[in-house]
Amino acid sequence: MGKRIDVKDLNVFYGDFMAVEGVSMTVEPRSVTAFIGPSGCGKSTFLRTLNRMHEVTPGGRVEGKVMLDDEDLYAESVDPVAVRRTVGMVFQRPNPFPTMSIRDNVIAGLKLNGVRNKKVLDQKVEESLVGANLWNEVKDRLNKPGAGLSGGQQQRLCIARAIAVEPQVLLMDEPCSALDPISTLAIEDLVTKLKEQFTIVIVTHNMQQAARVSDKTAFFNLEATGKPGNLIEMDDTQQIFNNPSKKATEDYISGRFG
Ligand SMILES: Nc1ncnc2c1ncn2[C@@H]1O[C@H](COP(=O)(O)OP(=O)(O)OP(=O)(O)O)[C@@H](O)[C@H]1O
Repeated sequence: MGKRIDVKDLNVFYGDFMAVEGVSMTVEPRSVTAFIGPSGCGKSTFLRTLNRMHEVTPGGRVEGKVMLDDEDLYAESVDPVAVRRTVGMVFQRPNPFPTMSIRDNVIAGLKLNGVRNKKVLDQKVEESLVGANLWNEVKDRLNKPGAGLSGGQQQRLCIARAIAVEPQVLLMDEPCSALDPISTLAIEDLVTKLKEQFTIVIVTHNMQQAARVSDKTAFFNLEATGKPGNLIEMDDTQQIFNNPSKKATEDYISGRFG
């Protein structure tokens, strides 16, 4: 599991507005890549092009190529719904289905795909919750509502829900921004564990987090408001934080702007 992502010359638009310009990058299978950069440089917009969520926004479109191993995600024959199953997503705010039990939250995607066998579903519930480091905390209350969990637990429930459908890639858009420091560390530990199986891309405003969890870091920037965001550089995380090759990267990570 865990596929390679290859992006070539990607431009991303909202109607006539080009939000991101000319991004090319490779994300290695079973690695963690962090996207960093000042607000509005297009990190989230670009992230959402990697599972065709961007086009859900009216006027949202792309030019260029996104390859998942050998598959062109934007080829005419490709079903965007299938892409979103292969490339899962975890959002900023934990968003469990509020009226559903913990168990039903985890298997919501599987049920949608027509899986009905109770034994298979039970097994998947346990496996996914173990995978999301939540099993021990919830195994005695699987039939209670997901909304009754703490914020950090809810986010891990959303991760369990995302991995239950066996994606290849997990996109995480600031998954810790609504969490306390302890829950944040729990998610970071989990990310490190999940990369054994999945290719992970994480948008974060937290430099320490990028430094702690990612193998590679991509720094995005924009020249001025109204201009498109660009990928300035992408390298080993150690390199980006200790010896970046571009001055803009150094200025950003040392807190001189953004
Ligand atoms: N739905 C939308 N319609 C039109 N423009 C949008 C939309 N969403 C975002 N934008 C614009 O696209 C650009 C990139 O926004 P995006 O949210 O991707 O940046 P970001 O780097 O993720 O920012 P932040 O760190 O603040 O979340 C911004 O100029 C933003 O105003």
